[in-house]
Amino acid sequence: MTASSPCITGWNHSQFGKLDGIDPEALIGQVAKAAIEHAGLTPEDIGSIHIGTFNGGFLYQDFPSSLVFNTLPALRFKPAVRVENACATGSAAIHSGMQSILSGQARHALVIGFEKMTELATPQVGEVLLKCCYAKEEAGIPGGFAGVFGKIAQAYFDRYGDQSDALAAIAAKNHKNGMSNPYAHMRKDFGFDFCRNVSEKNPFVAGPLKRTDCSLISDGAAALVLSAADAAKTMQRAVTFRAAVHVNDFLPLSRRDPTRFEAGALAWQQALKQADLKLLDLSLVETHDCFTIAELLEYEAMGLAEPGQGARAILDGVTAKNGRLPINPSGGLKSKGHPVGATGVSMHVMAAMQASHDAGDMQIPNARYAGVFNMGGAAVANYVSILERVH
Ligand SMILES: CC(=O)SCCNC(=O)CCNC(=O)[C@H](O)C(C)(C)COP(=O)(O)OP(=O)(O)OC[C@H]1O[C@@H](n2cnc3c(N)ncnc32)[C@H](O)[C@@H]1OP(=O)(O)O
Repeated sequence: MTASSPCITGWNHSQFGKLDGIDPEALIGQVAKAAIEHAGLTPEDIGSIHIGTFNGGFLYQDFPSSLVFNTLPALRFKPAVRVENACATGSAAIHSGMQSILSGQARHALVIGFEKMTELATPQVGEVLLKCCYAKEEAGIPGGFAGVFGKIAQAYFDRYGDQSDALAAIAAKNHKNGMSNPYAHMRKDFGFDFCRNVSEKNPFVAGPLKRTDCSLISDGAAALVLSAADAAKTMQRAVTFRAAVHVNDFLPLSRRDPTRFEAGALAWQQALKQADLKLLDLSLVETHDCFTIAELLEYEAMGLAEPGQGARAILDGVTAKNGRLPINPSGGLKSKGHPVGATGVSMHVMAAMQASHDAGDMQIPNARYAGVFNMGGAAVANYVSILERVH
Protein backbone atom coordinates (compact mmCIF):
# COMPACT_ATOMS: atom_id res chain seq x y z
CA MET A 1 0.00 0.00 0.00
CA THR A 2 1.09 3.62 -0.05
CA ALA A 3 1.79 6.50 2.31
CA SER A 4 -1.92 7.28 2.12
CA SER A 5 -2.93 3.90 3.60
CA PRO A 6 -5.21 4.07 6.63
CA CYS A 7 -3.46 3.58 9.97
CA ILE A 8 -4.41 1.74 13.14
CA THR A 9 -4.45 4.47 15.78
CA GLY A 10 -6.08 2.80 18.78
CA TRP A 11 -7.09 -0.63 20.00
CA ASN A 12 -8.51 -2.68 22.83
CA HIS A 13 -8.78 -6.40 23.56
CA SER A 14 -11.01 -8.16 26.09
CA GLN A 15 -10.02 -11.21 28.04
CA PHE A 16 -10.69 -14.30 25.87
CA GLY A 17 -12.18 -17.39 27.52
CA LYS A 18 -15.42 -18.63 28.96
CA LEU A 19 -16.92 -15.30 29.92
CA ASP A 20 -19.91 -16.37 31.97
CA GLY A 21 -22.23 -13.66 33.13
CA ILE A 22 -20.87 -11.03 30.75
CA ASP A 23 -23.50 -9.22 28.75
CA PRO A 24 -22.35 -9.39 25.09
CA GLU A 25 -23.66 -5.91 24.41
CA ALA A 26 -21.68 -4.53 27.33
CA LEU A 27 -18.55 -6.34 26.09
CA ILE A 28 -18.90 -4.80 22.62
CA GLY A 29 -19.43 -1.37 24.17
CA GLN A 30 -16.48 -1.81 26.53
CA VAL A 31 -13.89 -2.63 23.83
CA ALA A 32 -15.28 0.06 21.50
CA LYS A 33 -15.12 2.76 24.16
CA ALA A 34 -11.61 1.77 25.24
CA ALA A 35 -10.29 1.64 21.64
CA ILE A 36 -11.68 5.12 20.89
CA GLU A 37 -10.06 6.47 24.09
CA HIS A 38 -6.78 4.70 23.22
CA ALA A 39 -6.80 6.60 19.91
CA GLY A 40 -7.26 9.85 21.83
CA LEU A 41 -10.64 10.40 20.15
CA THR A 42 -14.25 10.78 21.24
CA PRO A 43 -17.22 8.87 19.75
CA GLU A 44 -18.17 12.07 17.87
CA ASP A 45 -14.94 11.73 15.83
CA ILE A 46 -15.89 8.29 14.48
CA GLY A 47 -17.26 8.37 10.92
CA SER A 48 -18.34 4.74 10.46
CA ILE A 49 -18.72 1.50 12.44
CA HIS A 50 -17.89 -2.02 11.16
CA ILE A 51 -18.79 -4.95 13.38
CA GLY A 52 -17.64 -8.48 12.58
CA THR A 53 -19.50 -11.43 14.05
CA PHE A 54 -20.11 -14.93 12.68
CA ASN A 55 -23.28 -15.92 10.79
CA GLY A 56 -25.22 -19.00 11.58
CA GLY A 57 -26.24 -19.19 15.19
CA PHE A 58 -23.85 -17.89 17.85
CA LEU A 59 -25.29 -14.43 17.87
CA TYR A 60 -27.78 -13.85 20.64
CA GLN A 61 -29.11 -10.84 18.74
CA ASP A 62 -29.20 -10.60 14.98
CA PHE A 63 -28.78 -7.27 13.18
CA PRO A 64 -26.00 -6.07 15.52
CA SER A 65 -24.80 -3.05 13.53
CA SER A 66 -26.32 -0.44 15.87
CA LEU A 67 -25.77 -2.35 19.14
CA VAL A 68 -22.78 -0.28 20.17
CA PHE A 69 -24.97 2.86 20.15
CA ASN A 70 -26.57 1.65 23.39
CA THR A 71 -23.26 2.08 25.24
CA LEU A 72 -22.00 5.03 23.18
CA PRO A 73 -25.10 7.08 22.19
CA ALA A 74 -22.88 9.70 20.54
CA LEU A 75 -22.41 7.17 17.72
CA ARG A 76 -26.12 7.32 16.87
CA PHE A 77 -26.95 8.26 13.26
CA LYS A 78 -23.52 7.23 11.96
CA PRO A 79 -23.31 4.55 9.24
CA ALA A 80 -22.85 1.14 10.86
CA VAL A 81 -22.65 -2.26 9.21
CA ARG A 82 -22.22 -5.94 10.16
CA VAL A 83 -19.57 -7.77 8.13
CA GLU A 84 -19.04 -11.54 7.83
CA ASN A 85 -16.57 -13.87 6.12
CA ALA A 86 -16.56 -17.02 8.29
CA CYS A 87 -13.51 -17.22 10.58
CA ALA A 88 -11.95 -14.30 8.68
CA THR A 89 -14.85 -12.06 9.69
CA GLY A 90 -12.61 -9.78 11.78
CA SER A 91 -10.31 -9.06 8.84
CA ALA A 92 -13.33 -8.53 6.60
CA ALA A 93 -14.55 -5.87 9.05
CA ILE A 94 -11.12 -4.22 8.95
CA HIS A 95 -11.18 -4.16 5.13
CA SER A 96 -14.67 -2.64 5.27
CA GLY A 97 -13.35 0.07 7.62
CA MET A 98 -10.39 0.73 5.35
CA GLN A 99 -12.69 1.15 2.36
CA SER A 100 -14.77 3.61 4.30
CA ILE A 101 -11.66 5.73 4.90
CA LEU A 102 -10.22 5.35 1.41
CA SER A 103 -13.55 6.40 -0.14
CA GLY A 104 -13.60 9.55 1.98
CA GLN A 105 -16.74 8.46 3.90
CA ALA A 106 -14.92 8.54 7.24
CA ARG A 107 -11.74 10.07 8.71
CA HIS A 108 -11.86 7.55 11.57
CA ALA A 109 -13.56 4.14 11.43
CA LEU A 110 -14.36 1.95 14.43
CA VAL A 111 -13.91 -1.80 13.86
CA ILE A 112 -15.22 -4.36 16.37
CA GLY A 113 -14.91 -8.16 16.33
CA PHE A 114 -17.05 -10.18 18.70
CA GLU A 115 -18.22 -13.70 19.51
CA LYS A 116 -19.89 -15.54 22.38
CA MET A 117 -19.57 -19.27 21.69
CA THR A 118 -19.36 -21.04 25.05
CA GLU A 119 -23.07 -20.99 25.86
CA LEU A 120 -23.51 -23.81 23.32
CA ALA A 121 -22.30 -27.38 23.92
CA THR A 122 -19.37 -28.53 21.73
CA PRO A 123 -21.51 -30.56 19.25
CA GLN A 124 -23.79 -27.55 18.69
CA VAL A 125 -20.75 -25.29 18.17
CA GLY A 126 -19.61 -27.79 15.53
CA GLU A 127 -23.01 -27.62 13.80
CA VAL A 128 -22.94 -23.82 13.69
CA LEU A 129 -19.37 -23.71 12.36
CA LEU A 130 -20.09 -26.34 9.70
CA LYS A 131 -22.62 -23.97 8.15
CA CYS A 132 -19.66 -22.28 6.48
CA CYS A 133 -18.67 -25.49 4.69
CA TYR A 134 -19.98 -26.41 1.22
CA ALA A 135 -23.40 -27.71 2.23
CA LYS A 136 -23.91 -29.95 -0.83
CA GLU A 137 -20.84 -32.04 -0.04
CA GLU A 138 -19.54 -31.27 3.44
CA ALA A 139 -22.59 -30.86 5.69
CA GLY A 140 -22.69 -33.20 8.65
CA ILE A 141 -18.98 -34.11 8.69
CA PRO A 142 -18.47 -35.77 12.11
CA GLY A 143 -16.46 -33.68 14.57
CA GLY A 144 -17.60 -30.27 13.30
CA PHE A 145 -14.85 -28.20 11.74
CA ALA A 146 -12.25 -30.47 13.31
CA GLY A 147 -13.67 -33.12 10.96
CA VAL A 148 -12.82 -30.96 7.93
CA PHE A 149 -9.26 -30.34 9.11
CA GLY A 150 -8.96 -33.99 10.18
CA LYS A 151 -9.55 -34.89 6.51
CA ILE A 152 -6.95 -32.34 5.44
CA ALA A 153 -4.45 -33.71 7.96
CA GLN A 154 -5.08 -37.28 6.80
CA ALA A 155 -4.58 -36.30 3.14
CA TYR A 156 -1.31 -34.55 4.07
CA PHE A 157 -0.11 -37.56 6.13
CA ASP A 158 -1.00 -39.88 3.21
CA ARG A 159 1.06 -37.79 0.80
CA TYR A 160 4.02 -36.76 2.97
CA GLY A 161 4.10 -39.17 5.92
CA ASP A 162 3.12 -38.94 9.57
CA GLN A 163 3.46 -35.39 10.90
CA SER A 164 2.42 -36.06 14.51
CA ASP A 165 5.72 -34.77 15.92
CA ALA A 166 5.45 -31.50 14.02
CA LEU A 167 1.80 -30.98 15.01
CA ALA A 168 2.57 -31.63 18.68
CA ALA A 169 5.52 -29.24 18.49
CA ILE A 170 3.26 -26.51 17.03
CA ALA A 171 0.70 -27.06 19.81
CA ALA A 172 3.40 -27.00 22.49
CA LYS A 173 4.99 -23.83 21.04
CA ASN A 174 1.72 -21.93 20.92
CA HIS A 175 0.67 -22.99 24.40
CA LYS A 176 4.07 -21.93 25.72
CA ASN A 177 3.80 -18.56 23.96
CA GLY A 178 0.31 -18.07 25.37
CA MET A 179 1.74 -18.10 28.89
CA SER A 180 2.94 -14.53 28.18
CA ASN A 181 -0.41 -13.30 26.89
CA PRO A 182 -2.61 -11.76 29.61
CA TYR A 183 -5.67 -11.98 27.31
CA ALA A 184 -5.26 -15.69 26.51
CA HIS A 185 -8.08 -18.15 27.12
CA MET A 186 -5.85 -21.08 28.11
CA ARG A 187 -2.52 -20.25 29.72
CA LYS A 188 -1.21 -23.79 30.16
CA ASP A 189 2.29 -24.85 29.11
CA PHE A 190 1.32 -28.43 28.15
CA GLY A 191 4.77 -29.35 26.81
CA PHE A 192 5.57 -31.54 23.78
CA ASP A 193 4.96 -34.97 25.39
CA PHE A 194 1.43 -34.17 26.52
CA CYS A 195 0.54 -32.81 23.06
CA ARG A 196 2.23 -35.76 21.28
CA ASN A 197 0.65 -38.60 23.25
CA VAL A 198 -2.92 -39.79 23.11
CA SER A 199 -4.40 -39.90 26.60
CA GLU A 200 -7.68 -39.58 28.40
CA LYS A 201 -6.96 -35.84 28.60
CA ASN A 202 -5.79 -35.68 24.99
CA PRO A 203 -8.00 -37.98 22.90
CA PHE A 204 -8.28 -38.12 19.11
CA VAL A 205 -10.94 -35.68 17.90
CA ALA A 206 -10.94 -36.17 14.12
CA GLY A 207 -8.58 -38.19 11.91
CA PRO A 208 -5.05 -37.76 13.27
CA LEU A 209 -5.97 -34.57 15.18
CA LYS A 210 -6.03 -34.76 18.96
CA ARG A 211 -7.64 -32.29 21.33
CA THR A 212 -4.39 -30.32 21.65
CA ASP A 213 -4.35 -29.91 17.85
CA CYS A 214 -7.59 -27.89 18.02
CA SER A 215 -8.21 -24.23 18.77
CA LEU A 216 -10.46 -23.33 21.67
CA ILE A 217 -14.14 -22.52 21.78
CA SER A 218 -14.04 -19.02 23.24
CA ASP A 219 -15.90 -15.82 24.03
CA GLY A 220 -14.28 -12.45 23.47
CA ALA A 221 -14.08 -9.15 21.67
CA ALA A 222 -11.47 -6.82 20.22
CA ALA A 223 -11.73 -3.38 18.66
CA LEU A 224 -9.53 -0.98 16.78
CA VAL A 225 -9.71 2.48 15.29
CA LEU A 226 -8.58 3.11 11.71
CA SER A 227 -7.67 6.66 10.75
CA ALA A 228 -6.90 8.39 7.47
CA ALA A 229 -3.13 8.74 7.00
CA ASP A 230 -3.17 12.55 7.19
CA ALA A 231 -5.30 12.50 10.35
CA ALA A 232 -3.00 9.91 11.92
CA LYS A 233 0.01 12.22 11.56
CA THR A 234 -0.96 14.24 14.62
CA MET A 235 -2.29 11.34 16.69
CA GLN A 236 -0.56 9.64 19.61
CA ARG A 237 0.32 6.49 17.66
CA ALA A 238 -0.03 5.17 14.12
CA VAL A 239 0.58 1.72 12.68
CA THR A 240 0.26 1.56 8.92
CA PHE A 241 -0.63 -1.25 6.52
CA ARG A 242 2.39 -1.94 4.31
CA ALA A 243 0.06 -4.51 2.76
CA ALA A 244 -3.59 -5.50 3.06
CA VAL A 245 -4.62 -8.30 0.70
CA HIS A 246 -7.74 -10.42 0.38
CA VAL A 247 -8.02 -13.53 -1.83
CA ASN A 248 -11.04 -15.89 -1.92
CA ASP A 249 -11.00 -19.46 -3.31
CA PHE A 250 -13.59 -22.11 -4.30
CA LEU A 251 -15.74 -23.18 -1.35
CA PRO A 252 -15.85 -26.98 -2.02
CA LEU A 253 -12.76 -28.76 -0.75
CA SER A 254 -13.26 -31.22 -3.62
CA ARG A 255 -12.30 -28.47 -6.12
CA ARG A 256 -8.96 -27.84 -4.38
CA ASP A 257 -5.84 -29.76 -3.39
CA PRO A 258 -6.52 -30.35 0.33
CA THR A 259 -2.79 -30.47 1.11
CA ARG A 260 -2.17 -26.93 -0.16
CA PHE A 261 -3.53 -23.52 0.85
CA GLU A 262 -3.23 -22.15 -2.69
CA ALA A 263 -5.25 -18.98 -2.16
CA GLY A 264 -3.38 -18.36 1.10
CA ALA A 265 -0.10 -18.63 -0.81
CA LEU A 266 -1.38 -16.18 -3.42
CA ALA A 267 -2.42 -13.74 -0.70
CA TRP A 268 1.07 -13.95 0.84
CA GLN A 269 2.78 -13.41 -2.53
CA GLN A 270 0.61 -10.38 -3.27
CA ALA A 271 1.13 -8.94 0.23
CA LEU A 272 4.91 -9.26 0.17
CA LYS A 273 4.95 -7.64 -3.27
CA GLN A 274 2.69 -4.83 -2.08
CA ALA A 275 4.92 -4.28 0.96
CA ASP A 276 8.09 -4.61 -1.14
CA LEU A 277 9.46 -7.06 1.43
CA LYS A 278 10.68 -10.64 1.62
CA LEU A 279 9.13 -13.05 4.10
CA LEU A 280 12.20 -13.12 6.32
CA ASP A 281 12.17 -9.32 6.55
CA LEU A 282 9.17 -9.79 8.84
CA SER A 283 9.81 -9.78 12.58
CA LEU A 284 6.87 -12.07 13.40
CA VAL A 285 3.63 -13.47 12.04
CA GLU A 286 0.29 -14.00 13.78
CA THR A 287 -1.19 -16.86 11.75
CA HIS A 288 -4.50 -18.73 11.77
CA ASP A 289 -3.77 -21.91 13.75
CA CYS A 290 -7.40 -23.02 14.05
CA PHE A 291 -5.84 -26.49 13.95
CA THR A 292 -2.13 -27.32 14.13
CA ILE A 293 -2.27 -28.79 10.61
CA ALA A 294 -3.43 -25.35 9.42
CA GLU A 295 -0.32 -23.68 10.88
CA LEU A 296 1.84 -26.33 9.17
CA LEU A 297 0.19 -25.68 5.78
CA GLU A 298 0.50 -21.94 6.37
CA TYR A 299 4.30 -22.26 6.76
CA GLU A 300 4.26 -23.61 3.21
CA ALA A 301 1.73 -21.02 1.98
CA MET A 302 3.79 -18.11 3.29
CA GLY A 303 6.91 -19.52 1.65
CA LEU A 304 8.80 -20.59 4.76
CA ALA A 305 9.01 -24.18 3.49
CA GLU A 306 8.45 -26.13 0.28
CA PRO A 307 5.27 -28.25 -0.04
CA GLY A 308 5.61 -31.26 2.24
CA GLN A 309 8.47 -29.68 4.21
CA GLY A 310 6.51 -27.50 6.67
CA ALA A 311 7.54 -29.71 9.58
CA ARG A 312 11.13 -28.52 9.24
CA ALA A 313 10.16 -24.96 10.16
CA ILE A 314 8.83 -26.02 13.56
CA LEU A 315 11.21 -28.91 14.30
CA ASP A 316 14.27 -26.76 13.48
CA GLY A 317 13.02 -23.97 15.77
CA VAL A 318 12.54 -21.41 12.95
CA THR A 319 9.06 -20.45 14.19
CA ALA A 320 9.86 -20.45 17.93
CA LYS A 321 9.58 -17.16 19.81
CA ASN A 322 13.37 -16.77 19.59
CA GLY A 323 13.57 -18.31 16.09
CA ARG A 324 14.28 -16.74 12.70
CA LEU A 325 10.57 -15.98 12.15
CA PRO A 326 8.50 -16.18 15.35
CA ILE A 327 5.02 -17.44 14.56
CA ASN A 328 2.14 -16.76 16.93
CA PRO A 329 4.00 -15.10 19.82
CA SER A 330 0.52 -14.36 21.24
CA GLY A 331 -0.19 -18.09 21.61
CA GLY A 332 -2.39 -18.04 18.51
CA LEU A 333 -5.91 -19.38 18.32
CA LYS A 334 -4.60 -22.51 20.08
CA SER A 335 -3.90 -20.79 23.40
CA LYS A 336 -5.23 -17.23 23.09
CA GLY A 337 -8.57 -18.68 21.93
CA HIS A 338 -10.77 -18.37 18.85
CA PRO A 339 -14.02 -16.42 19.31
CA VAL A 340 -14.44 -16.61 15.56
CA GLY A 341 -15.80 -13.14 14.72
CA ALA A 342 -13.26 -11.48 16.99
CA THR A 343 -10.20 -13.40 15.82
CA GLY A 344 -9.14 -11.30 12.82
CA VAL A 345 -9.41 -8.08 14.83
CA SER A 346 -7.53 -9.69 17.72
CA MET A 347 -4.71 -10.79 15.39
CA HIS A 348 -4.34 -7.22 14.09
CA VAL A 349 -4.36 -5.85 17.65
CA MET A 350 -1.59 -8.31 18.62
CA ALA A 351 0.44 -7.36 15.52
CA ALA A 352 -0.08 -3.62 16.09
CA MET A 353 1.10 -4.03 19.69
CA GLN A 354 4.22 -5.85 18.47
CA ALA A 355 4.97 -3.21 15.82
CA SER A 356 4.54 -0.49 18.49
CA HIS A 357 6.77 -2.31 21.01
CA ASP A 358 3.77 -2.38 23.31
CA ALA A 359 3.30 -6.16 23.58
CA GLY A 360 4.58 -6.64 27.15
CA ASP A 361 5.91 -10.13 27.82
CA MET A 362 4.87 -11.21 24.29
CA GLN A 363 7.18 -8.65 22.71
CA ILE A 364 9.58 -9.76 19.98
CA PRO A 365 12.66 -7.55 20.48
CA ASN A 366 13.09 -4.79 17.87
CA ALA A 367 9.98 -5.91 15.97
CA ARG A 368 9.47 -3.82 12.83
CA TYR A 369 7.19 -5.60 10.36
CA ALA A 370 4.37 -7.73 11.79
CA GLY A 371 2.47 -10.12 9.50
CA VAL A 372 -1.09 -11.40 9.93
CA PHE A 373 -2.74 -14.33 8.13
CA ASN A 374 -6.43 -14.79 8.96
CA MET A 375 -8.56 -17.30 7.07
CA GLY A 376 -12.19 -18.32 6.78
CA GLY A 377 -12.99 -21.99 6.13
CA ALA A 378 -10.10 -24.15 4.97
CA ALA A 379 -8.27 -21.32 3.19
CA VAL A 380 -11.42 -20.13 1.39
CA ALA A 381 -11.25 -16.49 2.58
CA ASN A 382 -7.65 -15.41 3.00
CA TYR A 383 -6.41 -12.09 4.39
CA VAL A 384 -2.77 -11.08 4.77
CA SER A 385 -1.73 -7.81 6.38
CA ILE A 386 1.76 -6.47 7.00
CA LEU A 387 1.87 -3.78 9.67
CA GLU A 388 4.60 -1.24 10.43
CA ARG A 389 4.71 1.45 13.05
CA VAL A 390 4.76 5.03 11.73
CA HIS A 391 5.11 6.74 15.12
C1 LIG B 1 -11.22 -21.77 9.76
C2 LIG B 1 -11.43 -21.97 11.24
O1 LIG B 1 -10.99 -21.16 12.01
S1 LIG B 1 -12.27 -23.35 11.75
C3 LIG B 1 -12.09 -23.43 13.51
C4 LIG B 1 -13.33 -23.15 14.26
N1 LIG B 1 -13.21 -23.60 15.63
C5 LIG B 1 -13.39 -24.90 16.02
O2 LIG B 1 -13.69 -25.75 15.17
C6 LIG B 1 -13.24 -25.25 17.47
C7 LIG B 1 -12.39 -26.52 17.64
N2 LIG B 1 -12.42 -26.97 19.03
C8 LIG B 1 -13.35 -27.83 19.52
O3 LIG B 1 -14.28 -28.21 18.80
C9 LIG B 1 -13.28 -28.25 20.97
O4 LIG B 1 -12.43 -27.35 21.67
C10 LIG B 1 -12.72 -29.70 21.16
C11 LIG B 1 -13.61 -30.68 20.36
C12 LIG B 1 -11.29 -29.80 20.68
C13 LIG B 1 -12.75 -30.04 22.66
O5 LIG B 1 -14.06 -29.93 23.12
P1 LIG B 1 -14.62 -30.91 24.27
O6 LIG B 1 -14.24 -32.32 23.96
O7 LIG B 1 -16.07 -30.60 24.43
O8 LIG B 1 -13.80 -30.46 25.54
P2 LIG B 1 -14.38 -29.89 26.90
O9 LIG B 1 -14.86 -28.48 26.70
O10 LIG B 1 -15.33 -30.89 27.49
O11 LIG B 1 -13.08 -29.83 27.81
C14 LIG B 1 -12.44 -31.01 28.30
C15 LIG B 1 -11.05 -30.63 28.77
O12 LIG B 1 -10.23 -30.32 27.64
C16 LIG B 1 -9.76 -28.99 27.70
N3 LIG B 1 -9.85 -28.47 26.34
C17 LIG B 1 -10.97 -28.17 25.65
N4 LIG B 1 -10.66 -27.76 24.41
C18 LIG B 1 -9.31 -27.81 24.30
C19 LIG B 1 -8.41 -27.50 23.25
N5 LIG B 1 -8.85 -27.07 22.08
N6 LIG B 1 -7.08 -27.66 23.48
C20 LIG B 1 -6.64 -28.09 24.69
N7 LIG B 1 -7.46 -28.41 25.73
C21 LIG B 1 -8.78 -28.25 25.53
C22 LIG B 1 -10.68 -28.28 28.68
O13 LIG B 1 -10.05 -27.20 29.32
C23 LIG B 1 -11.00 -29.40 29.65
O14 LIG B 1 -9.87 -29.57 30.52
P3 LIG B 1 -10.07 -30.07 32.04
O15 LIG B 1 -10.67 -31.44 31.93
O16 LIG B 1 -8.66 -30.06 32.57
O17 LIG B 1 -11.00 -29.09 32.67
